[in-house]
Amino acid sequence: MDIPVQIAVRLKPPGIADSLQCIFSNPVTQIVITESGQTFHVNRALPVDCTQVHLFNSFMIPQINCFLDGCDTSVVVFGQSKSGKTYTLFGPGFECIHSECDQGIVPRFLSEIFHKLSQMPEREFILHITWMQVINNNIFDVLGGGLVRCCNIEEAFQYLQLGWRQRCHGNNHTVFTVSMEQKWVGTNGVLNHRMSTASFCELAAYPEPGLFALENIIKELIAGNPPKQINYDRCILTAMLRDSFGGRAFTWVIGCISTEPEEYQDTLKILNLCLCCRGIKNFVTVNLFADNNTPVYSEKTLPSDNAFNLQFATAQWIKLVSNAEGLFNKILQSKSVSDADMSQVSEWLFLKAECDECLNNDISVDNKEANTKQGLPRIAEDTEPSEPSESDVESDSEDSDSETVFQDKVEKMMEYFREKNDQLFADRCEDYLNHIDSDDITISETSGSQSLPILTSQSNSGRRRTIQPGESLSGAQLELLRKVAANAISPESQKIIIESHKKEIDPEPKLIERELLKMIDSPKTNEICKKYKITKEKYGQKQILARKLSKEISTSQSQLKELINLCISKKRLIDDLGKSISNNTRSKTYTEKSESNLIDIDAIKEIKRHETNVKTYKKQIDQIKRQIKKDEKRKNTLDVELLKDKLKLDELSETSVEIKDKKVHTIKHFTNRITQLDSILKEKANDLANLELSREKELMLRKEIKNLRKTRECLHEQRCSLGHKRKLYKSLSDSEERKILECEEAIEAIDTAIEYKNNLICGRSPSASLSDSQDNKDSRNRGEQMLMARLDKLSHDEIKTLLYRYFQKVVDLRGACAALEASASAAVEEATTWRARAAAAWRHAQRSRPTTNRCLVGNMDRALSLGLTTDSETSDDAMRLMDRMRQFARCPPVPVIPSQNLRQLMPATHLPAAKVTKEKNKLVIVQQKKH
Ligand SMILES: Nc1ncnc2c1ncn2[C@@H]1O[C@H](COP(=O)(O)OP(=O)(O)OP(=O)(O)O)[C@@H](O)[C@H]1O
Repeated sequence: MDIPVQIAVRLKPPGIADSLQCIFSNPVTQIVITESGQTFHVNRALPVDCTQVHLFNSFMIPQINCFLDGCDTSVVVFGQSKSGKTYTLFGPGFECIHSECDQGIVPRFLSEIFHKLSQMPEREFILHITWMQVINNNIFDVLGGGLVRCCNIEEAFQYLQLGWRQRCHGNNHTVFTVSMEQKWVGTNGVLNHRMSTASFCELAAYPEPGLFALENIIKELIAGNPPKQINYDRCILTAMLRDSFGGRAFTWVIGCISTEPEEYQDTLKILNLCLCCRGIKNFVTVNLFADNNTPVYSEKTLPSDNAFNLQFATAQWIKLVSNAEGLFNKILQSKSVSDADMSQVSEWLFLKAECDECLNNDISVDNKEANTKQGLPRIAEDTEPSEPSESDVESDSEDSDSETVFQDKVEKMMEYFREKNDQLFADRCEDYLNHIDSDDITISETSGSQSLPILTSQSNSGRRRTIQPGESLSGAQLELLRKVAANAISPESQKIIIESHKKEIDPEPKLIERELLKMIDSPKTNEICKKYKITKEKYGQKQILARKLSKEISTSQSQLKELINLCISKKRLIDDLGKSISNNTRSKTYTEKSESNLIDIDAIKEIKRHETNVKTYKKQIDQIKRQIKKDEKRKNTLDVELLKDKLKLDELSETSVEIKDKKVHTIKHFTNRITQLDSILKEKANDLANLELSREKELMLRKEIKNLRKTRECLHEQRCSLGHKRKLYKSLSDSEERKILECEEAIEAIDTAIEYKNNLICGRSPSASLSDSQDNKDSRNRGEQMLMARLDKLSHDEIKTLLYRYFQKVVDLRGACAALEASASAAVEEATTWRARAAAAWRHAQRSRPTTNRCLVGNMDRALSLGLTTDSETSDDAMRLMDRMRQFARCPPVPVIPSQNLRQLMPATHLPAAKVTKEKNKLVIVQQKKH
């Protein structure tokens, strides 16, 4: 199946956070974008913060499945120095300090493979790893043991740790391979036997011959050259990557790139190289062994009726296939179909040839003796040099002289190797033959259930996708290995091996057993038994020896493999050297020719002049480019500065607005404060003015009080003189009596006025009792409320007049009261005299009529009260007394004016004269005109 090489790009996170990036990736659209706007479409555009897990999961899972199915896979990492190539493949390291999350593709791949295999117990597998580094076109084995077998993940990690410590640092290529042979019987009873190789390659960061060679191969592949015509053996790296580019592997190329603007040009180069790989198509296929698909057991035996049908169908099928083959051959010759169809047709023909070959081999094997049935003949790949390529032929003819020296050296080394190898084999075989006379060692070969069939025979035919049992290397290494292996084992050693095999298969134990059986029948049974025991012991010992020997053989085989590896590398080195020498000679001949063909010196001069011009132009272009780069950088920095300035400006404008707002706010605050203070000032001024005014008022009030006191004193003097007069003369005239009352009332009014004014001076409310408070208002009855309302409406003069009238009225009332009091006291006196008289009359009556009026004794008081008397004179007096009493009782009490009402009256300095008279129950106040 044609599968194009897949491309992934991973950006290394910038060293400093938020630093400038010259390249970006979009994982959604799978596009990588450069700072200049150039876009690159890839299969995976991994983000800058891509984790190791994400990287692995994004494309390695299909690779793992492919690998388990028996296909080759490959991961090739390109990138600048320190761009994360090693980190991507292996991680930061395998020490305890590193987290599992940071593990790269290789350790994850191994873990996943072992995990999956643990879930497939039916599969037998052998897994090997290799870790090679290519330094200056030389192979350095990092693990030191070539192919290293790993049975579990623990072992694999131990080798990873070892390799991590032993690897070389510097500008070199690293190739890590995992090869696995698997064998399992499917549910249909068919054997599956597969071989797959996963290679992980980290390419050198800086340009070097290997990298150039790889670039050239990539270019050739893109140009459409078929892989068969491309010389992969031009250097070790390209030979190792034969399957990755234009080969059989399912390949992912990862471009590890830096985002630093300083490395922009290198980044572009890497990106372009990765994109070139996108055009390469690999032919991915399952690597099968010859015994693959052979039925191990049949699920159900076919019914005998179908046997004929099956035979017929097979015959028909063979006819059809051969017809198709003829047709396809014609099509191939005519070249009338597209390239893709052509490759499909050739693929079909190839498979057909493979099937024919298998069938022929099977038939020939069936015809042969059992001792030759050690395994299927080894099948070589069609790229083997049995059919040397054009390039090889050319090179052979061209550089025969220079190569002979190296060829001789190689021959010598090969000879030396052969000798050593033969000696080793001869020694081993001698040992073996000495110890084992004719024992069967087939048991030891099949005893290990884990071990798979071992490489035993040479290749003799060309076939590409089928591998022989025991083959554990893949690609170019395998081919070279086979090539050398074919020459490495000398005919002598092969003879020895065949002879030893013949002996191994010789059924010696069966003869002994037959002899023993014969002996059992004879009478010498004891002897026979002894002999049998001894023979059996011998047999056991020999078996042990045989096992030992087989082990030794396998170790010597691995040694042989190593030696072959060594030979391969040496041969390659020699080839390379030869090629380089031939190139040199070729270039030399070219210059000679050119010299001989010199046409015109002027033309050459002209060309040289043009060349120098071109060089200067190039220099100028470079200078301009550099200038442009510098300008761009400057522009970028200026842009950044501009942006910063803009941000600053924005900030400043924001702050200025804030400051303005603050200022407006403070101004408002101050104006408020000022107005507040102004109002306070005004209040204070008012207060001051009021204070001055109040002082004036106070002075006035004090004066008034002073005057009032004077008036009061006068009045008091008047009252006192009149009182004195009354004492002297026992009575006064009516006017004088009234004068006394007026004085008293005026004094009382003046006292109230003085108290009122004093309260005003002291700042107290003039009088709580006088104020028209709410309580007072509430307590007043409706009549009073109406009166107060009317009083409020009166003018000052009217009030004055009214007050004066009331004053006169009060004086009148007091006068009337005084008169009443006097008459009352007179009446009381009169009553006491009457009582005395009544008592005297009672005593007199008692004395004259003591018996007749006894019934009245107990009721004296009642008789008195009723005015009843026995004496005519006293009874008259009693009657008069009773009348007087009734009169008093009928008289209404004298109205009492509350003093507080009187206090309300304002003192009148110039009181108008008024006359108060009493008419029945009414007081009549008449104002008199002033004189
Ligand atoms: N994606 C990444 N995330 C975190 N660290 C990384 C990443 N890529 C690289 N590094 C770190 O950067 C450093 C350099 O990486 P690394 O050694 O893998 O680069 P390299 O390309 O292999 O370098 P060289 O070409 O010199 O071998 C290492 O310390 C590695 O841990």
